[in-house]
Amino acid sequence: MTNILELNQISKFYGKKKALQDVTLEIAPGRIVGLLGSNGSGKSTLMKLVAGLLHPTSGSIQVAGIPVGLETKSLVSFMPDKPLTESWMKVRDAIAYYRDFYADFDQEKAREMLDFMKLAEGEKVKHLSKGMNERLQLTLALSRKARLYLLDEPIGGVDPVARGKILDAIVKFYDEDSSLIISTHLLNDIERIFDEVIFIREGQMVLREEVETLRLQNGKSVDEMFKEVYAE
Ligand SMILES: Nc1ncnc2c1ncn2[C@@H]1O[C@H](COP(=O)(O)OP(=O)(O)OP(=O)(O)O)[C@@H](O)[C@H]1O
Repeated sequence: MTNILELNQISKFYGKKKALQDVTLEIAPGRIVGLLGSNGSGKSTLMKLVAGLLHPTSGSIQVAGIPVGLETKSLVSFMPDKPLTESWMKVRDAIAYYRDFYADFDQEKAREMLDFMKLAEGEKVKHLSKGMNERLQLTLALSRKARLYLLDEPIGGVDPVARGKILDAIVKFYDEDSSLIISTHLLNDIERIFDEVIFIREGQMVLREEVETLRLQNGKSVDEMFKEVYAE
């Protein structure tokens, strides 16, 4: 089966500043992948490259066998770490905006997710708390019928109870023919949903492993492994 994502020797420099160096990896369909790393390690850069919002300095990226470009934009749904919605919008306007913009947007699924997330359509986006806003952004991103979902820090602003709710929503609403990459450095709740994890440090991939293997072979949780790899 074609991989959902392939990165070949990807490097990205911003001017002289190195953000990623020689990253090679492939992701099969039906996987939930944790992209883990401390602040500034290159997680957002990697996502933006895959989403086609940035160009690599060297190397190549393919989504479902197609080089990243116009054609792959309809295969990739990206939830950036900063909201894409406008502050004048109500939740229902944000849904309409996505429906008009993306032919693959599933409004029924969005409604079901809003309900699950306890988000009212009449709420103004600018009045939403950070955590409620994350629920909205996640609803927008997961309601597209994409092959690859990229969620950049989807649980950064929420309390532990809400975090559980958001993680349940991710697992409930994600389609198993696709794959999902979630970047985070907050591990304690989220590792239960990962099939595999990728650790990046200073722009390089330092570990990639199945979560089951980490647990069975190393007898460690992802959180413990993270603390080891990133100990200063
Ligand atoms: N537009 C830019 N111009 C210059 N340097 C940048 C730019 N964007 C990111 N960087 C640098 O590239 C490196 C990787 O940044 P990136 O945002 O990808 O990291 P991150 O792992 O997503 O961090 P965080 O967890 O803090 O969001 C950092 O050193 C950052 O300062």
